[in-house]
Amino acid sequence: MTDEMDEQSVSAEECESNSKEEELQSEERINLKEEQKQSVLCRTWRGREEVQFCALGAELQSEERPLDEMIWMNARNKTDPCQHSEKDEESLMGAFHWREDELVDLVKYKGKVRGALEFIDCPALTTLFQPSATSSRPSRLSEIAFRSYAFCPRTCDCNLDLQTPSIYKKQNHNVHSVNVQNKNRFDAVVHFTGLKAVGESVAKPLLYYSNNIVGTLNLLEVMVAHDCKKLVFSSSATVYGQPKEIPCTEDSPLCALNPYGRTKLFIEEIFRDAHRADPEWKIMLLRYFNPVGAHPSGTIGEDPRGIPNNLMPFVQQVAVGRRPELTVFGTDYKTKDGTGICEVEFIWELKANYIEPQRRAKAQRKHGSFGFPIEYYRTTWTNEVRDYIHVMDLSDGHVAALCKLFETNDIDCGLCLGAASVRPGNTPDTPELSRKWHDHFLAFLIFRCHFISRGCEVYNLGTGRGISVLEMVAAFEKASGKKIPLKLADRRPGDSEIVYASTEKAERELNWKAQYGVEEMCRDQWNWASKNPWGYGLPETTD
Ligand SMILES: O=c1ccn([C@@H]2O[C@H](COP(=O)(O)OP(=O)(O)O[C@H]3O[C@H](CO)[C@H](O)[C@H](O)[C@H]3O)[C@@H](O)[C@H]2O)c(=O)[nH]1
Repeated sequence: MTDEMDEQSVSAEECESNSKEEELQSEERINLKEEQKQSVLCRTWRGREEVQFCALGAELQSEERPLDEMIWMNARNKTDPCQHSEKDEESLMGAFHWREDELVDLVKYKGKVRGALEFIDCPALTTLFQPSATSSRPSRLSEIAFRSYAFCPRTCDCNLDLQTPSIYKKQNHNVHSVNVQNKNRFDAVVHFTGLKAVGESVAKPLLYYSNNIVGTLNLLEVMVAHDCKKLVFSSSATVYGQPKEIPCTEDSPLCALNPYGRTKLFIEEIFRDAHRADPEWKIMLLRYFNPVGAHPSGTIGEDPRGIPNNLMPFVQQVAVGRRPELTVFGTDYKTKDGTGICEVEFIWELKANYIEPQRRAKAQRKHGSFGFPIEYYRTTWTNEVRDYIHVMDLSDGHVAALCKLFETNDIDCGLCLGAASVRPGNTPDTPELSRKWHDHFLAFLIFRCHFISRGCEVYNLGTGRGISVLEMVAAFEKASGKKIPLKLADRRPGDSEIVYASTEKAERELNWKAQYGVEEMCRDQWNWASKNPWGYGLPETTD
């Protein structure tokens, strides 16, 4: 009787467990359907296959920033991650959390945003996630001030800390504790991160080597562990050092003049070696020239901490009255009163008198309005020359590089399948394929392999036009209607004299070309500055 009862109860239990199992299975089926549905939603990214990016931001200068905050996954202006509900988390599919409800649909692009998004990476991300093909057109996202979104670690299932030295490490917070769930695996990483102040790098080289290089190695380690081998990296024109010939082509000799530049140079070499050892790596090294401007909405722009190192943030702070004057480095001429302080008109006057007008006109006819050969600058009165590029053009450059990365991948995949299915012996199920076909595919394979073996590519992202500091200041004065008082000074240690890009390779291979000129750069810079004179901060919290 007991046995019988036991039997009955067992079978009841069995029944229950069977029905539970069925329930679970059907739940799984539903989940699977949901997943499938979601994956259909996620199918397109600018007409491409489902892609997940991990964007690591941002380029920083370390000044007045506690070291433990400098972990690259740090979220600036982060608000309390617990403020949103579990339900929100689900609906975000563990991707990233934007405070504004209307932005959640962006998640269907399955973008993974990590870290402190800043000047370059933030516009780049708006470009990446913008459904429209024209990045410069303001979208709903562009209306949202950078400070208004929150990065929420709880919605993310990977917690990367790329800082290695144990003194900087928090407990349970190192590269070996990285947990990236497969269901949310990344297809590519856009690596914007790093410390970037030239002067600071001269003073604190070890910090720069540790942060930029060791951090990158850690990132590569994590990527390998999760079988993600596609990367877009923010390199810099600084790797050209003091170029002997301009414009700089991607094949120009490399020679960085300061520790910051050397970190970029070494990282490039590390990537090249990684690719040589494992051709599965597909890497785009983007050598930025001088990014300026702001998002055209005026809501996202550059807001350095402390005294700006770069030209245009300094100029904009002078324009809004936060700094009394701009120090122009790399000048050795005298001012009227001998104080070294003058105004742009005066400099233009001097310049106009100095430069023989006919010669200028001839050079302009020959080389375009801004692109002069290096000799021209050397033999005429001028100051340091750079290739300033609008940050939105730079963003487009990243999109172009990502597109290229995935194009290359498509070819790679198609290739392996094609080759495997025709190789005799490997494919007994396809004996009907003739020898001729085999040869054909093999030839195809060799050709394509040759093509894809160039999996670590470098591209200049510049405009191809050299502009002097004073020309830039004059353009900003015109755009803003503000006077920028100047103080003339000697060259900064580590500064190059003249650097501008050859953009032929990017135009040819990435199908990318900068669209904006100096006027638009200054217009957008001023739009951002006038709307946000204190950047993302407040007068009392900003110095
Ligand atoms: O207060 C300032 C700041 C800058 N400059 C001058 O303005 C030009 C541009 O200087 P930035 O500091 O804005 O830019 P750099 O060319 O020194 O460096 C920038 O461009 C490099 C590539 O050329 C790297 O990408 C680097 O990361 C990035 O900061 C230089 O001639 C510099 O001497 C001034 O005259 N006064």
